[in-house]
Amino acid sequence: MSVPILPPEAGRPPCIALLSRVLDMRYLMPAFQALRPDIEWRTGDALGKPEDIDAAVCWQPPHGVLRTLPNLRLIQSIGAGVDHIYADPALPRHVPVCRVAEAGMTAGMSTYVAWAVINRHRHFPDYTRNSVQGIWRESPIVPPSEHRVGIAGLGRLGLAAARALAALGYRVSGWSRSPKTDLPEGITGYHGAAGLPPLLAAADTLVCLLPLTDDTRGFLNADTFAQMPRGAHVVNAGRGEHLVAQDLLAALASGQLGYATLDATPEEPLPQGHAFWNHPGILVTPHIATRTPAEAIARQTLENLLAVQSGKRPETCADAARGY
Ligand SMILES: O=CC(=O)O
Repeated sequence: MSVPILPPEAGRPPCIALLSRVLDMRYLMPAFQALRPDIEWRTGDALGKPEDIDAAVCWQPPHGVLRTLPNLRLIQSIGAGVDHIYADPALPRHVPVCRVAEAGMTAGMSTYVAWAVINRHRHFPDYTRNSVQGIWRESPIVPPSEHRVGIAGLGRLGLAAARALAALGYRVSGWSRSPKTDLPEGITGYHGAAGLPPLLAAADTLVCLLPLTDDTRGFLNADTFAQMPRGAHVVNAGRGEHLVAQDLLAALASGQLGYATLDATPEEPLPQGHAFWNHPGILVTPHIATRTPAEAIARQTLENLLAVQSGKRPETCADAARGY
């Protein structure tokens, strides 16, 4: 049962704008109302008086709107990523931008990544094809301890996926922009430009869980693939813009890569007729690796708003200079 977070008598009800170019965000309203029944709403097409709005809850917000809200104290993403907010060239830079961090969402991503790694490593795409055709044929079994997984991005999601794979017996390495001092035992850490070649050279599967920034856009490109073992597998559970589509197709055609599992694609939904559909070396999932429960979005938004209104910086705030 949800416990109201701010009793109505705690002051003026918060006024929240729901902003998205691609989603009908009104699905969040019951979760907010369960916590704060007197909440006031605005939507992109009915903003009312801009000065009333305290917080904006966003998924790909329309560009330029956030800057028109003079009393905005919080910009809250409904997911782990904040790139879709920093993409607004008119973003009011003084307003904190927060992500959602939630155990269920993190676990969801770990299960997706573990499935993707196991699926290819244990040849399930072949078994699926064979099963349709009634073919009883065994593929070689390589123990997980001989399959090397490299995880690019050791934020909350990357680290949890690394732990899950290590628990299954895989040989896991991770790569981050700056050194990580708190890596669990059994996970090898690399960082910075110098750390990337050794990570790639030892990645039978490379998992991209990087935040999308100007530095990471196009990270999955021909040069990256060329540094991986021949026939390797790439899993993109980051953003479509991490991947250079033509480079992936060329690497699969040459055999440099053996397989790709893509939960994020350059265009979403991926259009009919796109070269990724029906490709024997590509498995596309429709950006479902994980989801954030509405209750967590509502609770964290209200908690974060309360925090910033009392002069505190929520732990889930992104760093505007880094862009994540
Ligand atoms: O893509 C999903 C997210 O950012 O949580």
